[in-house]
Amino acid sequence: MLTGAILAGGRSSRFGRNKAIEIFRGKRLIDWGIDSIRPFCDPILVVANDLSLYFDVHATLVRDILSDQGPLGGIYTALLFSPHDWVFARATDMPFLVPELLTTMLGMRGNFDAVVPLLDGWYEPLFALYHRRCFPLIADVLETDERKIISFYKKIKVREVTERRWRTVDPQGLSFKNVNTPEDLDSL
Ligand SMILES: Nc1nc2c(ncn2[C@@H]2O[C@H](COP(=O)(O)OP(=O)(O)OP(=O)(O)O)[C@@H](O)[C@H]2O)c(=O)[nH]1
Repeated sequence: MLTGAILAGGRSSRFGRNKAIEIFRGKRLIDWGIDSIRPFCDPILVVANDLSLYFDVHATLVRDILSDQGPLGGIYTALLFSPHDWVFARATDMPFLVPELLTTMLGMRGNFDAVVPLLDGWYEPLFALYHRRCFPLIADVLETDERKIISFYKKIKVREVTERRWRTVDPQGLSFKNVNTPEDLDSL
């Protein structure tokens, strides 16, 4: 009973071309992301403004209902289309998932509105669980032209997954490895 949302509407300006469809070990980055969450998520939504490049992914394509709002707009769209209360939102440039980490996060939901790991003291908002209660609060934030993903966190109850906690299941932080540049892809 969990919706997966792969946010794939970015500009990939640091990469130079759409990194979601770059091949890594014989498979596109976006497919790595989709396949890694498949055991947990149904449906899996791929959210972007331009979906034409993703026509053949094994997921449900959902167009951003508000364009050019960045990742926060992608989370907003995913929450609107999710048939379940909880959405696991994830950037498209994160190919790996240690399953125990997501299991741990699911177990931490309680009556919180979001479950978000901390990495070097910063939130990792694109590897996080969001309850549909977040939807109207994100709408408020977007109306003010704010694009920072964590800007609505002050209005919700966030369960933080401390580094100490997540390292017990993902010691190398493999799940958070992401690709911004071609060099990042080479060094995965
Ligand atoms: N659906 C959706 N996803 C987005 C949007 N903007 C960014 N994303 C996704 O959010 C994640 C993080 O994006 P960013 O770090 O802002 O930028 P990026 O496009 O990945 O790369 P840069 O342009 O190099 O910063 C990526 O998976 C993007 O594809 C958007 O407007 N809509």
